[in-house]
Amino acid sequence: MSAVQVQHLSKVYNSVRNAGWRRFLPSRADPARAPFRALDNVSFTVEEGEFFGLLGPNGAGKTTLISLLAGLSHPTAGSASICGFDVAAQYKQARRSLGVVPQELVYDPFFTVRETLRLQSGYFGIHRNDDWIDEILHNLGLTDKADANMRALSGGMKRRVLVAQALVHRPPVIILDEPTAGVDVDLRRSLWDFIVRLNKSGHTIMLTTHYLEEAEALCNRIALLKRGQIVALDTTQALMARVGGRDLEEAFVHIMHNGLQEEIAS
Ligand SMILES: Nc1ncnc2c1ncn2[C@@H]1O[C@H](COP(=O)(O)OP(=O)(O)OP(=O)(O)O)[C@@H](O)[C@H]1O
Repeated sequence: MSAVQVQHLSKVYNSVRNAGWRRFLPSRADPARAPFRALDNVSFTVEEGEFFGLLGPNGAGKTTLISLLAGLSHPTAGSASICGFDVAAQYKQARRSLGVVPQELVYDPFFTVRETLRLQSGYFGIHRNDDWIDEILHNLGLTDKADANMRALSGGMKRRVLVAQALVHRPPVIILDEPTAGVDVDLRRSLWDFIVRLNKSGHTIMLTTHYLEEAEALCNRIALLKRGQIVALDTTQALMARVGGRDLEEAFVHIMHNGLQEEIAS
Protein backbone atom coordinates (compact mmCIF):
# COMPACT_ATOMS: atom_id res chain seq x y z
CA MET A 1 0.00 0.00 0.00
CA SER A 2 1.23 3.51 -0.83
CA ALA A 3 2.13 5.88 2.01
CA VAL A 4 0.75 8.92 0.19
CA GLN A 5 -1.44 8.94 -2.89
CA VAL A 6 -2.54 12.13 -4.60
CA GLN A 7 -4.95 11.92 -7.52
CA HIS A 8 -5.87 14.84 -9.77
CA LEU A 9 -5.77 17.24 -6.84
CA SER A 10 -6.74 20.85 -7.50
CA LYS A 11 -7.23 23.76 -5.12
CA VAL A 12 -8.76 27.06 -6.12
CA TYR A 13 -8.73 29.89 -3.56
CA ASN A 14 -11.32 32.60 -3.69
CA SER A 15 -8.81 35.35 -3.12
CA VAL A 16 -8.42 36.47 0.50
CA ARG A 17 -8.00 39.90 -1.00
CA ASN A 18 -11.76 39.86 -1.64
CA ALA A 19 -12.13 40.93 1.95
CA GLY A 20 -12.85 44.47 3.13
CA TRP A 21 -13.59 47.36 0.80
CA ARG A 22 -12.46 45.42 -2.31
CA ARG A 23 -15.64 43.36 -2.18
CA PHE A 24 -17.56 46.47 -3.33
CA LEU A 25 -15.51 46.76 -6.53
CA PRO A 26 -16.79 45.05 -9.67
CA SER A 27 -14.48 42.03 -10.26
CA ARG A 28 -13.30 43.28 -13.68
CA ALA A 29 -11.94 46.39 -11.97
CA ASP A 30 -9.86 44.38 -9.54
CA PRO A 31 -7.88 41.39 -10.89
CA ALA A 32 -6.96 40.48 -7.29
CA ARG A 33 -10.56 39.31 -6.84
CA ALA A 34 -10.26 36.55 -9.43
CA PRO A 35 -10.18 33.00 -8.00
CA PHE A 36 -6.63 31.67 -7.80
CA ARG A 37 -5.65 28.11 -8.80
CA ALA A 38 -2.93 27.16 -6.28
CA LEU A 39 -2.88 23.46 -7.28
CA ASP A 40 -3.75 22.24 -10.74
CA ASN A 41 -4.47 18.54 -11.34
CA VAL A 42 -1.58 17.18 -9.25
CA SER A 43 -1.06 13.40 -9.12
CA PHE A 44 1.75 11.36 -7.59
CA THR A 45 2.40 8.46 -5.26
CA VAL A 46 4.91 8.09 -2.42
CA GLU A 47 5.71 4.51 -1.50
CA GLU A 48 6.23 3.26 2.05
CA GLY A 49 9.74 3.98 3.34
CA GLU A 50 10.59 6.64 0.74
CA PHE A 51 12.33 9.92 1.55
CA PHE A 52 10.43 12.13 -0.88
CA GLY A 53 11.14 15.77 -1.69
CA LEU A 54 8.45 18.25 -2.70
CA LEU A 55 10.31 21.26 -4.06
CA GLY A 56 9.36 24.46 -5.82
CA PRO A 57 9.76 28.23 -5.67
CA ASN A 58 7.80 30.46 -3.28
CA GLY A 59 4.10 30.23 -3.99
CA ALA A 60 4.36 27.00 -6.02
CA GLY A 61 1.68 25.29 -3.89
CA LYS A 62 3.72 23.11 -1.50
CA THR A 63 2.06 24.25 1.73
CA THR A 64 -1.35 24.12 0.06
CA LEU A 65 -0.72 20.48 -0.85
CA ILE A 66 0.41 19.68 2.70
CA SER A 67 -2.70 21.37 4.15
CA LEU A 68 -4.89 19.19 1.95
CA LEU A 69 -3.03 16.04 3.04
CA ALA A 70 -3.42 17.03 6.70
CA GLY A 71 -7.16 17.66 6.21
CA LEU A 72 -6.75 21.33 7.18
CA SER A 73 -8.26 22.45 3.91
CA HIS A 74 -10.52 20.84 1.31
CA PRO A 75 -9.65 20.23 -2.33
CA THR A 76 -11.64 21.83 -5.13
CA ALA A 77 -11.22 18.59 -7.11
CA GLY A 78 -9.41 15.27 -6.79
CA SER A 79 -8.56 13.12 -3.80
CA ALA A 80 -5.69 12.10 -1.54
CA SER A 81 -4.98 9.28 0.88
CA ILE A 82 -2.46 8.52 3.63
CA CYS A 83 -1.66 4.81 4.14
CA GLY A 84 -4.79 3.99 2.14
CA PHE A 85 -7.09 6.25 4.21
CA ASP A 86 -8.90 8.97 2.29
CA VAL A 87 -8.01 12.33 3.88
CA ALA A 88 -11.62 13.52 3.67
CA ALA A 89 -13.82 10.43 4.08
CA GLN A 90 -11.50 8.73 6.62
CA TYR A 91 -10.08 11.85 8.19
CA LYS A 92 -9.35 10.36 11.64
CA GLN A 93 -7.43 7.33 10.38
CA ALA A 94 -5.58 9.42 7.78
CA ARG A 95 -4.62 12.06 10.38
CA ARG A 96 -3.45 9.38 12.83
CA SER A 97 -1.13 8.02 10.15
CA LEU A 98 0.42 11.42 9.57
CA GLY A 99 2.75 13.72 11.53
CA VAL A 100 3.10 17.25 10.17
CA VAL A 101 5.84 19.70 11.08
CA PRO A 102 4.34 23.04 9.99
CA GLN A 103 6.30 25.86 8.44
CA GLU A 104 5.02 28.49 10.86
CA LEU A 105 6.02 28.60 14.52
CA VAL A 106 2.67 28.00 16.19
CA TYR A 107 2.66 27.21 19.90
CA ASP A 108 0.74 27.81 23.10
CA PRO A 109 2.75 30.20 25.30
CA PHE A 110 1.14 28.95 28.53
CA PHE A 111 2.55 25.42 28.51
CA THR A 112 5.94 23.87 29.13
CA VAL A 113 7.54 21.68 26.48
CA ARG A 114 6.49 18.46 28.25
CA GLU A 115 2.93 19.73 28.78
CA THR A 116 2.74 20.66 25.10
CA LEU A 117 3.75 17.14 24.10
CA ARG A 118 1.38 15.50 26.61
CA LEU A 119 -1.45 17.64 25.31
CA GLN A 120 -0.64 16.70 21.73
CA SER A 121 -0.59 13.00 22.73
CA GLY A 122 -4.02 13.51 24.30
CA TYR A 123 -5.43 14.81 20.99
CA PHE A 124 -4.66 11.37 19.60
CA GLY A 125 -6.12 9.61 22.66
CA ILE A 126 -2.68 8.55 23.91
CA HIS A 127 -2.08 8.73 27.66
CA ARG A 128 1.04 7.80 29.66
CA ASN A 129 3.26 8.60 26.68
CA ASP A 130 6.21 9.87 28.73
CA ASP A 131 8.70 7.15 27.76
CA TRP A 132 8.31 8.02 24.08
CA ILE A 133 8.20 11.76 24.83
CA ASP A 134 11.51 11.42 26.73
CA GLU A 135 13.05 9.58 23.79
CA ILE A 136 11.94 12.26 21.34
CA LEU A 137 13.19 15.04 23.64
CA HIS A 138 16.54 13.30 23.91
CA ASN A 139 16.87 12.84 20.16
CA LEU A 140 16.05 16.48 19.51
CA GLY A 141 18.40 17.82 22.21
CA LEU A 142 15.46 19.11 24.25
CA THR A 143 15.84 17.08 27.46
CA ASP A 144 17.03 20.04 29.52
CA LYS A 145 14.16 22.18 28.16
CA ALA A 146 11.40 19.74 29.11
CA ASP A 147 10.12 21.96 31.92
CA ALA A 148 10.81 25.28 30.22
CA ASN A 149 7.89 27.41 29.20
CA MET A 150 7.33 27.52 25.44
CA ARG A 151 7.55 31.31 25.31
CA ALA A 152 11.02 31.18 26.93
CA LEU A 153 12.51 29.12 24.06
CA SER A 154 14.53 30.49 21.17
CA GLY A 155 13.11 30.20 17.64
CA GLY A 156 15.25 27.15 16.85
CA MET A 157 14.18 25.44 20.07
CA LYS A 158 10.51 26.12 19.31
CA ARG A 159 11.04 24.52 15.92
CA ARG A 160 12.45 21.41 17.62
CA VAL A 161 9.27 21.23 19.70
CA LEU A 162 7.18 21.38 16.52
CA VAL A 163 9.11 18.37 15.24
CA ALA A 164 8.56 16.58 18.58
CA GLN A 165 4.83 17.38 18.43
CA ALA A 166 4.55 15.77 15.00
CA LEU A 167 6.05 12.55 16.36
CA VAL A 168 4.17 11.97 19.64
CA HIS A 169 1.66 9.55 18.08
CA ARG A 170 4.38 7.61 16.18
CA PRO A 171 2.92 8.29 12.73
CA PRO A 172 4.17 6.08 9.87
CA VAL A 173 4.23 9.11 7.52
CA ILE A 174 5.97 12.36 8.48
CA ILE A 175 5.69 15.58 6.47
CA LEU A 176 8.18 18.35 7.18
CA ASP A 177 7.40 21.79 5.72
CA GLU A 178 10.71 23.68 5.68
CA PRO A 179 11.82 22.33 9.06
CA THR A 180 15.30 23.88 8.96
CA ALA A 181 14.30 27.45 8.11
CA GLY A 182 16.17 29.68 10.57
CA VAL A 183 17.86 26.95 12.59
CA ASP A 184 21.54 26.66 13.40
CA VAL A 185 24.00 24.12 11.99
CA ASP A 186 23.94 21.94 15.12
CA LEU A 187 20.18 21.55 15.07
CA ARG A 188 20.20 20.91 11.33
CA ARG A 189 22.63 18.06 11.81
CA SER A 190 20.91 16.51 14.83
CA LEU A 191 17.49 16.96 13.21
CA TRP A 192 18.55 15.26 9.99
CA ASP A 193 20.33 12.46 11.91
CA PHE A 194 17.08 11.81 13.75
CA ILE A 195 14.87 12.03 10.65
CA VAL A 196 17.21 9.73 8.70
CA ARG A 197 17.04 7.22 11.57
CA LEU A 198 13.24 7.42 11.54
CA ASN A 199 13.30 6.85 7.78
CA LYS A 200 15.67 3.86 8.14
CA SER A 201 13.35 2.37 10.74
CA GLY A 202 10.53 2.41 8.18
CA HIS A 203 8.91 5.86 8.41
CA THR A 204 8.00 7.54 5.15
CA ILE A 205 9.27 11.11 4.96
CA MET A 206 8.00 13.93 2.76
CA LEU A 207 10.09 17.08 2.87
CA THR A 208 9.77 20.58 1.51
CA THR A 209 12.81 22.82 1.71
CA HIS A 210 14.50 25.65 -0.14
CA TYR A 211 17.90 24.21 0.89
CA LEU A 212 18.49 22.14 -2.22
CA GLU A 213 21.72 20.58 -0.95
CA GLU A 214 19.69 19.09 1.92
CA ALA A 215 17.13 17.68 -0.51
CA GLU A 216 19.92 16.31 -2.73
CA ALA A 217 21.57 14.53 0.20
CA LEU A 218 18.38 13.15 1.74
CA CYS A 219 15.65 12.54 -0.84
CA ASN A 220 15.57 9.46 -3.03
CA ARG A 221 12.81 10.93 -5.23
CA ILE A 222 11.73 14.48 -5.90
CA ALA A 223 8.67 16.22 -7.34
CA LEU A 224 9.14 19.76 -8.63
CA LEU A 225 6.09 22.02 -8.39
CA LYS A 226 5.72 25.21 -10.39
CA ARG A 227 2.60 27.38 -10.29
CA GLY A 228 0.54 24.52 -8.88
CA GLN A 229 1.64 21.89 -11.40
CA ILE A 230 4.19 19.09 -11.25
CA VAL A 231 6.83 19.88 -13.84
CA ALA A 232 9.23 17.02 -12.98
CA LEU A 233 9.07 13.85 -10.91
CA ASP A 234 11.94 11.43 -10.77
CA THR A 235 14.74 10.04 -8.63
CA THR A 236 17.15 12.70 -7.44
CA GLN A 237 20.01 11.23 -9.48
CA ALA A 238 17.91 10.94 -12.64
CA LEU A 239 16.64 14.51 -12.31
CA MET A 240 20.20 15.80 -12.15
CA ALA A 241 21.36 13.52 -14.99
CA ARG A 242 18.47 14.46 -17.28
CA VAL A 243 19.52 18.10 -17.41
CA GLY A 244 23.25 17.36 -17.26
CA GLY A 245 23.49 19.36 -14.04
CA ARG A 246 26.26 18.97 -11.51
CA ASP A 247 23.92 19.28 -8.59
CA LEU A 248 20.25 19.56 -7.71
CA GLU A 249 20.35 23.35 -7.58
CA GLU A 250 21.50 23.47 -11.20
CA ALA A 251 18.81 20.96 -12.22
CA PHE A 252 16.17 22.93 -10.28
CA VAL A 253 17.06 26.25 -11.92
CA HIS A 254 17.22 24.63 -15.37
CA ILE A 255 13.86 22.89 -15.04
CA MET A 256 12.12 25.93 -13.56
CA HIS A 257 13.32 28.14 -16.41
CA ASN A 258 13.37 25.77 -19.38
CA GLY A 259 11.23 22.77 -18.35
CA LEU A 260 12.04 19.20 -19.26
CA GLN A 261 12.02 18.21 -22.90
CA GLU A 262 11.06 14.62 -22.20
CA GLU A 263 7.85 13.35 -20.73
CA ILE A 264 7.59 13.49 -16.96
CA ALA A 265 8.43 10.12 -15.42
CA SER A 266 6.04 8.94 -12.75
N1 LIG B 1 -5.77 31.04 2.01
C1 LIG B 1 -5.37 31.50 0.85
N2 LIG B 1 -6.13 32.32 0.10
C2 LIG B 1 -5.72 32.77 -1.10
N3 LIG B 1 -4.55 32.43 -1.68
C3 LIG B 1 -3.74 31.61 -0.99
C4 LIG B 1 -4.09 31.10 0.30
N4 LIG B 1 -3.08 30.28 0.73
C5 LIG B 1 -2.14 30.31 -0.23
N5 LIG B 1 -2.54 31.09 -1.26
C6 LIG B 1 -1.80 31.34 -2.51
O1 LIG B 1 -1.56 30.07 -3.12
C7 LIG B 1 -0.25 30.04 -3.71
C8 LIG B 1 0.50 28.85 -3.15
O2 LIG B 1 0.83 29.13 -1.80
P1 LIG B 1 1.61 28.06 -0.90
O3 LIG B 1 1.72 28.65 0.47
O4 LIG B 1 0.98 26.74 -1.04
O5 LIG B 1 3.05 28.08 -1.62
P2 LIG B 1 4.42 27.41 -1.17
O6 LIG B 1 4.92 26.62 -2.33
O7 LIG B 1 4.25 26.68 0.12
O8 LIG B 1 5.33 28.71 -0.96
P3 LIG B 1 6.57 28.98 0.05
O9 LIG B 1 7.76 28.27 -0.51
O10 LIG B 1 6.71 30.47 -0.03
O11 LIG B 1 6.17 28.50 1.42
C9 LIG B 1 0.39 31.39 -3.40
O12 LIG B 1 0.24 32.23 -4.53
C10 LIG B 1 -0.41 31.92 -2.23
O13 LIG B 1 -0.46 33.35 -2.23
